[in-house]
Amino acid sequence: DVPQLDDDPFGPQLLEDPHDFHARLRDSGPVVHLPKYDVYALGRYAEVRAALSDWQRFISSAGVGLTNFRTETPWRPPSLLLEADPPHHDAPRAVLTNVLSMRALRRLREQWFADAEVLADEVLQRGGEIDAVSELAEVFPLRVFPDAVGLQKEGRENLLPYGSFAFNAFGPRNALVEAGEATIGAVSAWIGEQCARDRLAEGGFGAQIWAAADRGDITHEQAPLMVRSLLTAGVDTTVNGISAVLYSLASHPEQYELLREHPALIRVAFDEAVRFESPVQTFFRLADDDVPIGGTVIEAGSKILMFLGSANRDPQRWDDPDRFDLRRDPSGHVGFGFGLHQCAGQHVARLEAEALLTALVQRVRRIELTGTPRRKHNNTLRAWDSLPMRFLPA
Ligand code: HEM
Ligand SMILES: O=C(O)c1ccc(C2CC2)cc1
Repeated sequence: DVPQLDDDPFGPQLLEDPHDFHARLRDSGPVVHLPKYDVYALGRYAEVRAALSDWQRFISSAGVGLTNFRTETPWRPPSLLLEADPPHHDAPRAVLTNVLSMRALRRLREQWFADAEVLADEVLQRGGEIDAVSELAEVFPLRVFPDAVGLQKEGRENLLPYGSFAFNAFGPRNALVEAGEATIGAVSAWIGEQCARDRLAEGGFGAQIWAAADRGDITHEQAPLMVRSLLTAGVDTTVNGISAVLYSLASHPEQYELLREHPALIRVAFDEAVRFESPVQTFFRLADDDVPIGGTVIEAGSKILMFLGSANRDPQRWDDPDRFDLRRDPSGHVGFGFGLHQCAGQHVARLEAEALLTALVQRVRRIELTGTPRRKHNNTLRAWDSLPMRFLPA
């Protein structure tokens, strides 16, 4: 009685353009079986919100990728946040919420805004014709975030490959995962070394996590894994969030003009881009019991695949969902998740985007695509490999 679709959501066709599949998924029903991976797919906003909210029955501690930690070995020790359920999830979450809070980030605001202005000036001094991925979206997060964590300078080139592999590893062991397996050992070793207390600079997010262990808010064994969470989730996501908002603005010039006239819309612009592009496309849960959802019952032990990108364009929830529109209120989008595991770093992401967009709208009259953008396939991330763009000075 549950409809099925034979598509491979992690295959090259759908990673290149998932929108047609998302529409068929939403139209097929609230719950759809994907025999390719024997998982139950949720494409509609209502069911994705319901699954994200019901952490007791849709659990994360068996992994939020295809791998079921109850029967298979994870590629790395599980995250203490993303791949944990209450009560184990509680203390690490409380600590990260505090370290990454809007109040905690106020001390970084001035520096990040200044760094963004320097970068925007550099782009214009180069004549404004750039690849916005390699020369902007990948540059700004790597200029501000590793320093905010307190990382040493050497070896930071490991951060993006590590994140890409981790996001691929939430999917099936396909060609994307295999392509990273040869080098992930050394990259992983570097990441692990940076989580040690003596590697982390005073005052950074990393040192603050270790200080929380000194206070007894978490244990000293948990501290390095929590720093690892920042290194895994904190770079590739913002790189692709910034790519998403730059692509959205360049392909909708009237929206960029609106932004220049109303800079107060800058923070809305980023959340609308996160809704529109959904840099993080999917996550899994495990049904911890027979779970009633969407008029059917998913049997205990099944993996459920939530299509955040599809929910963020569900016409049942959004007017004209395929339109990038700064006049809409994007709040309620599930691009940062929802509920218990909602993104602990969303304020970091928003501050990075706000800093960069503020610098750009002050200096750049118009941004436009100058060539065909090229996607970078990843099992979880919606990413751009190249965005050839022109930034015309104001
Ligand atoms: C545009 C940028 C970002 C996007 C789209 C994004 C998306 C998400 C999503 C969808 C989740 C929910 C996962 C789930 O429900 O299983 C999440 C959780 C999380 N994110 Fe983000 N994220 C972003 C940036 C960041 C940054 C910059 C950091 C760290 C500084 C971060 C750290 C985390 C952590 C630690 C969790 C796990 C929270 C928990 O399980 O309690 N994220 N993020
Ligand atoms: O705790 C972690 O390692 C972790 C890894 C990836 C994410 C994605 C959702 C942004 C979040 C947390």
